[in-house]
Amino acid sequence: MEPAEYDAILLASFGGPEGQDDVIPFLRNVTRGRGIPDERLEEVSHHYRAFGGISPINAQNRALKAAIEAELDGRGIDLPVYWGNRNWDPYLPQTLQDIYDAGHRRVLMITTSVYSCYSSCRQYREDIGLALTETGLAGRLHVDKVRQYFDHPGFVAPFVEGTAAGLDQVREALGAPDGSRDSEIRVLFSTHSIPTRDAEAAGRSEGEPRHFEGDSAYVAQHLANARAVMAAVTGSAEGGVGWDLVYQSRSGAPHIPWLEPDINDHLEAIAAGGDGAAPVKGAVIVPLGFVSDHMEVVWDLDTEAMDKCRELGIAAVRVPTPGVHREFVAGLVDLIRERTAQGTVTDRPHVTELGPWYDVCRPGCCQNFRGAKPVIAEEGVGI
Ligand SMILES: CC1=C(CCC(=O)O)c2cc3nc(cc4[nH]c(cc5[nH]c(cc1n2)c(C)c5CCC(=O)O)c(CCC(=O)O)c4C)C(CCC(=O)O)=C3C
Ligand SMILES: [Fe+2]
Repeated sequence: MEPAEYDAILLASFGGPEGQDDVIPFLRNVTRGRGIPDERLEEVSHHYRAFGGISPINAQNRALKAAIEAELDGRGIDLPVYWGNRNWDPYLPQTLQDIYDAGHRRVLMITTSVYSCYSSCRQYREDIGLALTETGLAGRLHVDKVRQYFDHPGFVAPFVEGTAAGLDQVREALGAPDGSRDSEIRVLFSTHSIPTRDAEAAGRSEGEPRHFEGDSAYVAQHLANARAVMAAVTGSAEGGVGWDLVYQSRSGAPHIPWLEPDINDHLEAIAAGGDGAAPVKGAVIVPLGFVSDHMEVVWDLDTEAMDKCRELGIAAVRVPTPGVHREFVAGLVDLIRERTAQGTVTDRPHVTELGPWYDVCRPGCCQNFRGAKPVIAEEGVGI
């Protein structure tokens, strides 16, 4: 897309509860429109309850917003940054109203989700579409978004650094700092499971029969990134240390297929060995699907998967997420610079052959079959 003038940046995220009383209302927001009873929500609330009802995600987004502001300031770029969430205060409609009331008219959105799928791409674009309609700002406030940035070097570099350090730690724990037990170590790249039907619709364009590895752009993007990380860490994507892409945080009805293998099932399988493979004694868990240490990371990985590793006698390390890593924050500002008319960044860096991903989604991208909603940043139908 041609560079344009923007007068505000919107950091858009998931949102999370900030106390026990927020937990059920938050879960109602996340699952709205699907008629899930409160008793069922109470069942999925236990990980929030265990953390005092407080998700770490909001504090992380406040820190990320401050870091982006400092980076913009340091580069002499005069653009205000606003923050809004899909599922908790500050809600996107209020943030858009605040942006408009401050006199801004053209907004560039960055989301805290980097791959292509309904939850990470289209749902954000629909929620902006709905917010613009609900506030009466449609046609008065224009919102674009930066490309899905899964393979931007600023997102990948922190994982390379963390995976290299994690591998050293696990080698040390196995008493083999020289790599002599590498055949017993596995790197597990973990991301959010999604329904296979959503996975197949991810990143596709209507009428475009493009084949993606694993039948899904979501899967293909993760595999490509995992290979890039392994190549940077070990010098070869298929070298001495084995790796797998695994999935976590599945929910939904059991009869609906979601992406597999689940990380905990997979840990059991590799601990047992077989098929000529040595039983795995060390694991480096890389949260490749996530930008910060929110609940899916601190509960599903640091609590559940780590417990599973202990039970199986696997020495494991969980690699940090990008968070406010210097290169990540600089990368986000580079992504802004790709799109602004005042821009100085003219290349569009990407570490996989799938990228750079589209600035404007193609028609029907990341559909989830729940009916048409107003949507932004899509060819032909944007509002
Ligand atoms: C792909 C993906 C990401 C990664 C991209 C991104 O980062 O956006 C992600 C992130 C997150 N998911 C989060 C929380 C939840 N996700 C849920 C439910 C779901 N996620 C899904 C997918 C994803 N989710 C799906 C297909 C569902 C089921 C259908 C539905 O309900 O849409 C539910 C409902 C209860 C349950 O079903 O478990 C909750 C509470 C939080 C906040 C964490 C915190 O509070 O710190 C974050 C960052
Ligand atoms: Fe989720």
